[in-house]
Amino acid sequence: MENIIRIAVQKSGRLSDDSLSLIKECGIKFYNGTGKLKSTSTNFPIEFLFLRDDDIPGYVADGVADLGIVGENELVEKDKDVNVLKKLGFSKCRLSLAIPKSESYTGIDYFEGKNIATSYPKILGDYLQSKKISAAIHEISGSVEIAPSIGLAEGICDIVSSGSTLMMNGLKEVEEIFKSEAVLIANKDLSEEKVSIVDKLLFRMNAVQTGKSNKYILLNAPNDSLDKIVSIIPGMRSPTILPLAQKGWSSVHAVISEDQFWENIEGLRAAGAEGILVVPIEKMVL
Ligand SMILES: Nc1ncnc2c1ncn2[C@@H]1O[C@H](COP(=O)(O)OP(=O)(O)OP(=O)(O)O)[C@@H](O)[C@H]1O
Ligand SMILES: O=P(O)(O)OC[C@H]1O[C@H](OP(=O)(O)OP(=O)(O)O)[C@H](O)[C@@H]1O
Ligand SMILES: [Mg+2]
Repeated sequence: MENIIRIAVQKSGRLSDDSLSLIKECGIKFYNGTGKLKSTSTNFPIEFLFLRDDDIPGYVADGVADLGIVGENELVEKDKDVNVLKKLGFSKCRLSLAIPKSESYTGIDYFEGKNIATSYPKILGDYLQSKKISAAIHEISGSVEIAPSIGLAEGICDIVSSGSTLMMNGLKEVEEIFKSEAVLIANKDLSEEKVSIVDKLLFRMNAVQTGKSNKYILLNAPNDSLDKIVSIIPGMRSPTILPLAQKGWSSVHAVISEDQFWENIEGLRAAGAEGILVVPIEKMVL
C-alpha cells in the first residue's frame, strides 16, 4: 500500500500515553481500544501497530512499519539501521551504573572484574570497552535493580529517571552512561508517496512542539513605558500594541518562549506592566 503509512507505537508502557497524545494533538483520529493491536486513522493516511517497544526498531528497519516511536536507549541497543527524524521531548531518562549504597565507589575501575546485570548489554559493553574495563555482563530482561540483593551481580546498569527505584532497592547511581528520550524513526527506503505523507505528519508535529515551547503573553502598560517593555519581550516578529479604553494605557500581546517569560517577568513588572496573562499555545507554524 503506497498511499498510507504505518507507524509502530508502544502498546502499553512509559512511551505509549505521550506517543498517542502527540498523534492526537496533530489532529489525527483513531481508535485504540484495549487489546487492539492495529488501527487505521479515520482522517489521515496512517495505520497504527501497537507493539512491545523492543520490537519497534527492527520492524521499522525491515519495513514492516514505515515509522516508529521508541526510546533512544532501545534504538541504540538494538543497533538497527533507521533514520531518526525527530527528538520528541518525552520519556526522558538515563542509563546509569549503580552499586549497593553501602559500597564506597572508587571510580570506573570499581567495575573491573565485577558482574553487572543489565537489559542493555550492547550499550554497557561499548561503554566499558571505551573505558578499558573488563567486567562480566549478565543480561536480564527486567527488575534489574533486584540483582545485587539476590547475589546475581555486584552492580547494575539500568534506566533511571527520578532515582526512586534505585533508592528503594538500596542502590546508588555512580555513573551516567547514556541519555535518552523518545524519538521518531523512519525506514530508510520510503517511497516518494510515503515521504510526502511523513512530511505532512512532521509539519504537524513541529507545529505542536513549537506551540508547546512558547506562550502567548498579554499585559497592560502605561504608554510611556511601552518602549522599555517592547525591548524586553521580543515577539515572533514584534509585539502587537492595542489601545485600552483607559486613556494613556495599552495592551501588549506577544509570543515568547517559556524560559524567556521567567527570565523577564521581574523586568516587565519593574517597567510598569500590569495584569500579565500567559496563555498556552496549541499549535504554532513559523
Ligand atoms: N522511569 C522512566 N522515566 C522516563 N522514561 C522512561 C522510564 N522508564 C523507561 N523509560 C523510557 O520508556 C521506554 C519504555 O519503558 P517501559 O518501562 O514501558 O519499557 P518495557 O517495560 O520494555 O515495555 P514493553 O512492554 O513495551 O517492552 C524505555 O525504553 C525508556 O526509553
Ligand atoms: O528512577 P525511577 O523514576 O524510579 O525510574 C526508573 C524505573 O522506571 C522503569 O521501570 P518502570 O517503572 O517503567 O517499570 P517496568 O520496567 O517494570 O515496566 C525503569 O525500568 C526503572 O526501573
Ligand atoms: Mg521493552
